[in-house]
Amino acid sequence: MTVQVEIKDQRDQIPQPEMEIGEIGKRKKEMEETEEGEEGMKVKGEEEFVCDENSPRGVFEIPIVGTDSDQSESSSGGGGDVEGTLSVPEKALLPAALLQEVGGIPWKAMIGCIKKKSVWRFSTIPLLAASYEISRKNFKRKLARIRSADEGITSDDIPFCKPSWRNYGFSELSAATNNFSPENLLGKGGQAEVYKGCLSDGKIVAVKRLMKKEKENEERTADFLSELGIIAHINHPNAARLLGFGIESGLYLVLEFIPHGSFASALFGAESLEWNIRFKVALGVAEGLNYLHCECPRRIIHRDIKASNILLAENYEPLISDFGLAKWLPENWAHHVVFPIEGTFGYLAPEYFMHGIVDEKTDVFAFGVLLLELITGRRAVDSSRQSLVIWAKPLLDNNSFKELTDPKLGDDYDQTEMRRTMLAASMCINHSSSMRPHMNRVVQLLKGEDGPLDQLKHKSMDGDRSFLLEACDLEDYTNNTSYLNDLSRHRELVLE
Ligand SMILES: Nc1ncnc2c1ncn2[C@@H]1O[C@H](COP(=O)(O)OP(=O)(O)OP(=O)(O)O)[C@@H](O)[C@H]1O
Repeated sequence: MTVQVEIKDQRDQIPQPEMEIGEIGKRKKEMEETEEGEEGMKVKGEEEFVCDENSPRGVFEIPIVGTDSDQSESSSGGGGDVEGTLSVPEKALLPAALLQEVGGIPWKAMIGCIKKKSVWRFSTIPLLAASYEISRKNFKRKLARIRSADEGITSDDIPFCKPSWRNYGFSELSAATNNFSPENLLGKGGQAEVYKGCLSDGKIVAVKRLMKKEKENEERTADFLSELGIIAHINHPNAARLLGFGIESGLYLVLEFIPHGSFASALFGAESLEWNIRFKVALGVAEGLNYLHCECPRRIIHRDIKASNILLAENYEPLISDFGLAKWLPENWAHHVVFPIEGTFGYLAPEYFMHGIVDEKTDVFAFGVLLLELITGRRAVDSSRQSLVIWAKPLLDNNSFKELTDPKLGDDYDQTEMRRTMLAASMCINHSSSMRPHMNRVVQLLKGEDGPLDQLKHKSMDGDRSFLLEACDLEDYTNNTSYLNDLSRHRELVLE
């Protein structure tokens, strides 16, 4: 179940790490009271409204350097150079090649759409006449701040290599998917339908058609560019690969076809999924996330890690897919606050669903829930809407190894791997984001590079404030109230 909870943007109310939770709640309440009776966000005194468009998105980072001669077929107008649509500082952010028409793609029109969208969003704010100019100024100031935050990362720093992806015409995609026949439908999510296709050269692909009907055209375009911009510069064996895109008669991503479907269908299918595959998925996803967070040219937060967004390639190698919600963060941003809060109930970290705070630890939490799913064979949220985290936490605390383990596995699993996976899960789902480990530590733990398990335990019991001990601070869950309260508040919001 993908949820989208609209909360008003309170970027300037971003709770600072040192701020007490109570204080955050108080400020949030103040904001809510201020907004009562208003249709949207009220610009009050020094309060600034900043729309999400100025948050870093992958769109401006598309590493386009050349054109493929076979790409000229698809152009729906708006080509030409994009310089006219961009301010000088904006141009400075763009790779030079993006300032020209590339491959018949109307970048000018598309980027123009995003710029228009920002204005459109502002124009929905009450007190428009009085606040528009102030908001615009603030918006520009924020933009400048982002750029200075981004200093040190220029487009020159991003290694450009000639991309292999290309622009597919609608006729080509339609022919490949048998006119988007229901028989070719591989899966359907909240944002898109994905079809299996066979290109004229015989290559089997997955064609993702963006759907989100309730969104305005411009908003859909921005989402599409964001996903495209992010996925285009990801290059890791545990992340889905982009082959191309289409912008005629809709918005399409053309992806490598992944033969074994989603991990969710394998794990929750009729047959028991063997432990070797489960563990391979755990390790592969951990490595993929570590790449996104630390190793790829940009620091990327996926924001929607879940079993149905992990695809299984040949040999059941897991691939992280669906970058529809992903964001990149400048290096020197501790975190980012987003609205609306989007993601999947059951996988959302408390600080994210309560306050919209996004950073690497948002993904770490969701990864912990994924680990719990593969350990237990239970879903993040079951049919009676019970949270797996809340069910599993006391069992993890009490080392109830047997009760946690999926009964379908019987005794067919590696005990050490299972224990490491349980330890990793319990660390990742820590209520406090600062106590959750970074993904590189999780990789080490799963691989057994931190030493034998009994030594790790011994280290913790010695009072060594190692990351393990910190991460195993279970107080929030043993008292349970904090997370339960947050969760039930979140559930109310979702069901409202
Ligand atoms: N490259 C691919 N190869 C094979 N199947 C795929 C591929 N990409 C997606 N699918 C299938 O399509 C389903 C939906 O894809 P995806 O998660 O990208 O859509 P979405 O609308 O963005 O989903 P969500 O609701 O999670 O946002 C996946 O769960 C999977 O079953």
